[in-house]
Amino acid sequence: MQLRIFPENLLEWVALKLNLVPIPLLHAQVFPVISRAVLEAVDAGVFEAIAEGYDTAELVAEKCGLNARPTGQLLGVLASVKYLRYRQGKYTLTRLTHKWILPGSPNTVRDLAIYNNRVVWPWLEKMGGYLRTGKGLQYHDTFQSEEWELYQRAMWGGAVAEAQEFARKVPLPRNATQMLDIGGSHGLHSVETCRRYPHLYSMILDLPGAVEKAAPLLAKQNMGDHVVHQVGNILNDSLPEGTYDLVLMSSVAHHFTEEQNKLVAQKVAKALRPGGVFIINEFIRPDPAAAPELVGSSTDLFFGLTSTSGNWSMAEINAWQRAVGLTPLQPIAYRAIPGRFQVGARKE
Ligand SMILES: C[S@@+](CC[C@H](N)C(=O)[O-])C[C@H]1O[C@@H](n2cnc3c(N)ncnc32)[C@H](O)[C@@H]1O
Repeated sequence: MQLRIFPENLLEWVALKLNLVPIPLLHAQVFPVISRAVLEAVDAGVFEAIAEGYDTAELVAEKCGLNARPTGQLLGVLASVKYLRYRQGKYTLTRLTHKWILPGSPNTVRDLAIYNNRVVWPWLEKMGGYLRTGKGLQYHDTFQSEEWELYQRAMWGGAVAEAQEFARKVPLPRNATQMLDIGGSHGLHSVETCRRYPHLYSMILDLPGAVEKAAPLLAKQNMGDHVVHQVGNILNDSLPEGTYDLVLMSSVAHHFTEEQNKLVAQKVAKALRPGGVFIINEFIRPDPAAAPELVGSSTDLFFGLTSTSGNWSMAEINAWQRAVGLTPLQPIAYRAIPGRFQVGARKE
């Protein structure tokens, strides 16, 4: 995926072609303001207010406990990036906002935006330090109860976009009954896979702070004993041998060092049944020699900042899998999420 500046007329097209448009000024001044405006608007409940009919800056401000003048400025930014439509003094929501922001929508990323506003934004100020020292934050070691709660709800918001596609495409062995979901948090990948394969049972292994806050999210899915949580730490715990048909590790490898990922691969290879599959579900670090890729490269830097590690290449992941005797499978891309793949390997 590319992020492009799009000309709206011939003059702008020519200006862009002739390199007369100060694009770095857009990145340095305009983009950060847009990002923060969206996050603050979500966090303050601006979109819900407009959905309920509070359709002027004054009414939104009153409903959300904001000041009217800056609220008008905020709504102007949101209209400029098509989260809102402005007509005859009133604002309405666009299709984009209905689908991706409003809390009732099955696709909402609202909780991810709230987490990014309250927890992640201050981390970005530490980017310079990360670049100088190579040391990122290890937030799993420092989170308090409220941060765990926001984090787990946010992970749900991130996973809704892919969980059904994951379940549709995952190369599950025939007659599979046992799945392990390492760092599975809310369990959405397990939920969608078990819904698709009714004979499948999944255990989500996650850290104590995660399980405490993710359990109520999972309970709402009414999966009974088909999807359950188990408190643990994959780096310290041993796994039962020859037990699982599918082991998933989704968005966890980017938190771990190479050594830790190799250790996990060893444990998983022993825990799989013959014919079982190990899927590392991840954003892949783009090859700098290939076409630039926005999602893979920005998440690589972000995960580096937040966990010291970052994204891995397909070749690196396959090497961990091969080293423990697994046979890599053809990677599976997501239709809706560029740069993200199921990198699978089978135990023969
Ligand atoms: C970014 S979230 C991914 C959640 C989910 N798998 C998904 O793809 O949406 C990473 C999860 O891994 C868990 N985690 C991190 N380190 C872990 C460890 N050592 N053992 C088990 N879980 C871990 C975190 O608590 C968190 O729930």
